[in-house]
Amino acid sequence: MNLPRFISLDGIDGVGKSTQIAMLAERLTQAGCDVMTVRDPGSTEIGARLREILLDSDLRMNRLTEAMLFMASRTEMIETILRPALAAGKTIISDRFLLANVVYQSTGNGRENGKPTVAPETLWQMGRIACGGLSPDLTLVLDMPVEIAMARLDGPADRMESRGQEYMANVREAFLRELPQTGGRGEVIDAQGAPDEVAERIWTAVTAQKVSGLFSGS
Ligand SMILES: Nc1ncnc2c1ncn2[C@@H]1O[C@H](COP(=O)(O)OP(=O)(O)O)[C@@H](O)[C@H]1O
Ligand SMILES: Cc1cn([C@H]2C[C@H](O)[C@@H](COP(=O)(O)OP(=O)(O)O)O2)c(=O)[nH]c1=O
Repeated sequence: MNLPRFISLDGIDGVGKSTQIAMLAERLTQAGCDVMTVRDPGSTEIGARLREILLDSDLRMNRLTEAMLFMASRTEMIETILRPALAAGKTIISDRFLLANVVYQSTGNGRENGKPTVAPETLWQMGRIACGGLSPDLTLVLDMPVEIAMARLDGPADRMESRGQEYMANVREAFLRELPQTGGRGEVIDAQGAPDEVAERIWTAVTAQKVSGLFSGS
């Protein structure tokens, strides 16, 4: 089976990414893959510190500054963890990647006083530099209505979550709109239902073989 080597799961907060990543990691391991899971932002010492700053709901931050700090965290993860792991033959599952950066930092929350957010095209361009051209082979966007996902969140809201339901609804739309730009294969997964049902949909997407030409498979 020709399985993707670099998979990213993304989607709005509370949609079930962490739950599904654990299940997918187990299934890929059973299929014989040497799996490594990472989370963006995070997974490195610098990434963990940047994550604290980025998610601190007491901090106000310019949206471009925010975008660049998320990019920096990802660069550190790519150069110190992902490239060596891929070279060593590992299969990577990342909890979010560049797509989240494009989506969250280009979306307004109605409190910008008319100031523009960062354009998606600018963020994709910044991302190409920050990621040195590395993109997931497969990006899965877990999708469900915002009210259901947000009702699942517990604990104090972080800086993104505290932007509210309307912001998250715009983020959801932006995920669907920007997914085709990731550079690899992209699939939207219905994230409603029991964890096992969602995991089955994800496995179908992971094991789907890419059609390489117009007449292949016929
Ligand atoms: N399919 C599901 N149905 C109901 N609850 C779920 C499901 N998947 C995850 N959850 C619960 O919803 C919450 C958010 O899930 P999580 O995997 O942490 O999402 P994310 O990583 O996208 O924020 C957790 O409490 C988790 O146990
Ligand atoms: C990767 C990334 C995440 N984010 C946001 C999405 C989330 O709201 C938050 C952290 O993501 P996440 O790890 O999903 O948080 P949690 O611990 O709640 O599961 O950062 C961005 O705004 N830009 C980015 O580039």
